[in-house]
Amino acid sequence: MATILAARHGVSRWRDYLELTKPKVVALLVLTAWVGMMLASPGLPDVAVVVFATIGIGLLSGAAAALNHVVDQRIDAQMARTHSRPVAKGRVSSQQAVAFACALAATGFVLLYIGVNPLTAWLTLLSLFGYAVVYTMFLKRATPQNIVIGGLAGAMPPLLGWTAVTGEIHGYALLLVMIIFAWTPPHFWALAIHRRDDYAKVNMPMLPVTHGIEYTKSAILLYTVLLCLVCLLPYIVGMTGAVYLLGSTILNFRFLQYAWKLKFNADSKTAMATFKFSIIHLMVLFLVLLVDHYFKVSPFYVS
Ligand code: HEM
Ligand SMILES: CC(C)=CCC/C(C)=C/CC/C(C)=C/COP(=O)(O)OP(=O)(O)O
Repeated sequence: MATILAARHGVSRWRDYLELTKPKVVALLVLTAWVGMMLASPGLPDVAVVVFATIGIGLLSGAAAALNHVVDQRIDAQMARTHSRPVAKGRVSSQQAVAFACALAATGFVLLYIGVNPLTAWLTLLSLFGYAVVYTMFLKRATPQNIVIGGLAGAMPPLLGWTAVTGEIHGYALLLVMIIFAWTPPHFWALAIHRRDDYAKVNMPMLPVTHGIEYTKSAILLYTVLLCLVCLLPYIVGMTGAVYLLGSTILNFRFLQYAWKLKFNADSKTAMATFKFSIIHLMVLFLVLLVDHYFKVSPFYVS
């Protein structure tokens, strides 16, 4: 009996540590880094670099997420969406979570530094700092523009993927960063509208709390228009081809439809539906970038 209980306890602890890393968010971050790696090379990049970069970027992102759980434990404990998180509930102590984050970060940094290159290692560490310290400790509590500025950390992975393969910062990679940068405000504000009361309760200056729901809906619509324009840039500069133009246009049109409905014809489910669609949008957009890239280098492509 004691052995069964101990085994169950082990499984639940393992799950708690996994939850600390925000695995679904990290999965999408790593996908965008992967696309950066693939687009940076005409053929397939070196497999060892891809493996080390994937693990390293994943570990440092997971470490950043775990630190966010420690810093935010008090507000997490008071919000309906986050009250049962491992640190907020006390299932994992702050010390354990910080030790876990440090172990992940150190392993990730060494893997990137030795197995990939120092530039990627330092840029990824800078992203961790941007999210766990600049965004979580300061911006989040200071200004409703928190996610506009803090979003830069989460937008970095395609650049990290690019530098992993080439060792250089390239303008094309910065265009991919700009796409995620413009995508983040509609992504987060849609959720923040749905969870407005939660954020108000813990005094977080999120846009729907400080400026109201209508203002936030207008901001979402405007940022979605900006996102559509930014998404055209890779095609305009010749980085991508027709497959990307078609795919991104369909996705952006759909995103605009959600943002328009949210502003002018919303029901109680529209904000959450917009948030969920934002995740599908970014995931499919980056897969389309990949398909476009391999189509362009395939023998079927006629320029
Ligand atoms: C500062 C920038 C960002 C903010 C403030 C933000 C905020 C959030 C919040 C509050 C959630 C809900 C989490 C939950 O319910 O536990 C969420 C979910 C999510 N975010 Fe973001 N996000 C940001 C950037 C990103 C980026 C850059 C990506 C990926 C490239 C991303 C991907 C996701 C995914 C996949 C989910 C769903 C997670 C799940 O279902 O468990 N986010 N985001
Ligand atoms: C190394 C690297 C690329 C770092 C980026 C790390 C990272 C995990 C970015 C994701 C952004 C995110 C989930 C923000 C939500 O934080 P929140 O505190 O506003 O949301 P919460 O209330 O759900 O915790």
